[in-house]
Amino acid sequence: MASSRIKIGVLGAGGRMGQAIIAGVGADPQLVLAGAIERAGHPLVGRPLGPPFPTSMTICSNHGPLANSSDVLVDFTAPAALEATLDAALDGKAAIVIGTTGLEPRHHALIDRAARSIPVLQAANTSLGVTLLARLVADAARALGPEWDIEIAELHHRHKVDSPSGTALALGAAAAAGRGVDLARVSDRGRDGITGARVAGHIGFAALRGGSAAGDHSVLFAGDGERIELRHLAENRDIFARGALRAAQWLAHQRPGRYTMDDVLGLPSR
Ligand SMILES: NC(=O)C1=CN([C@@H]2O[C@H](COP(=O)(O)OP(=O)(O)OC[C@H]3O[C@@H](n4cnc5c(N)ncnc54)[C@H](OP(=O)(O)O)[C@@H]3O)[C@@H](O)[C@H]2O)C=CC1
Ligand SMILES: O=C(O)C1=N[C@H](C(=O)O)C[C@H](O)C1
Repeated sequence: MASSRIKIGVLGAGGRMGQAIIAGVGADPQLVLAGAIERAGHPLVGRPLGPPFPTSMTICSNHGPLANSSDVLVDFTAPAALEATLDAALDGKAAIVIGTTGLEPRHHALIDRAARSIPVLQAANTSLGVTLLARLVADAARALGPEWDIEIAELHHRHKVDSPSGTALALGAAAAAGRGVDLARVSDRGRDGITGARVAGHIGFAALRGGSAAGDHSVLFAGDGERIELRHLAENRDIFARGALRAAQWLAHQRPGRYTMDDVLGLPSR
């Protein structure tokens, strides 16, 4: 029934993920596109969204009307855009899925504040596979103990602007939680030069950039004489869009609060 379709508002309409989300909404009969925006002055503002949307549906640049007409906003943009987006979501009483990475503690504080009034789901990776991988990583880190060195490597396309990826950091946080330590105290990022021997208990990160890779992540547990590697390879962006839209459908029915992909999938808390 048309009235029960969930209205999705897309931010970053011209971006790689924005495009994947718009295509996902167009293909899902349970969803309807409330609108899609880009920042003011962007060359796509005023352009039609294209099939399957009516030609009258164009890319806009105002958060307010988008939030007012959406049940759920879906944000894959940049950290600098987050505060204005959250303000609009709060004013319009719209739920919001945040997939943007590169977030800093002040962004998480803004998310926590917004989640007191609206449903908010923030996930550095909305794929089913990475959601499950994080649990496997936490379990492995817990079972193996600190004698096993943990190194996280990721590969992304040449356009990615943040490093290490949000997913790598989330996997690091899962490993640290499994070990019962704080990632901020044990993280080694960007080794270069005479760094000295590896510090026991640290979690290392390495970021590769090149080509069109949608996003590969590998968590290495290196022990004496043996290694375990847990990996996730993204073949395309549809996996992220599918997960984000599944999250949006779920979030539309939730009370205000801050949620994760584990909540969407009904997985017990870690
Ligand atoms: N959670 C997940 O599963 C995934 C998360 N991501 C994350 O999503 C984000 C977007 O990725 P991707 O689509 O590849 O990136 P793109 O660069 O292709 O798209 C980003 C979009 O956001 C817009 N934007 C950038 N800065 C601002 C700003 N300050 N205000 C308003 N709009 C802005 C861009 O507009 P303009 O062209 O004008 O810059 C563009 O439309 C990244 O943080 C990425 O890491 C990506 C894939 C999966
Ligand atoms: O920028 C990307 O492309 C991706 N970003 C996310 C991240 O930083 O982890 C998720 C995915 O790996 C693709």
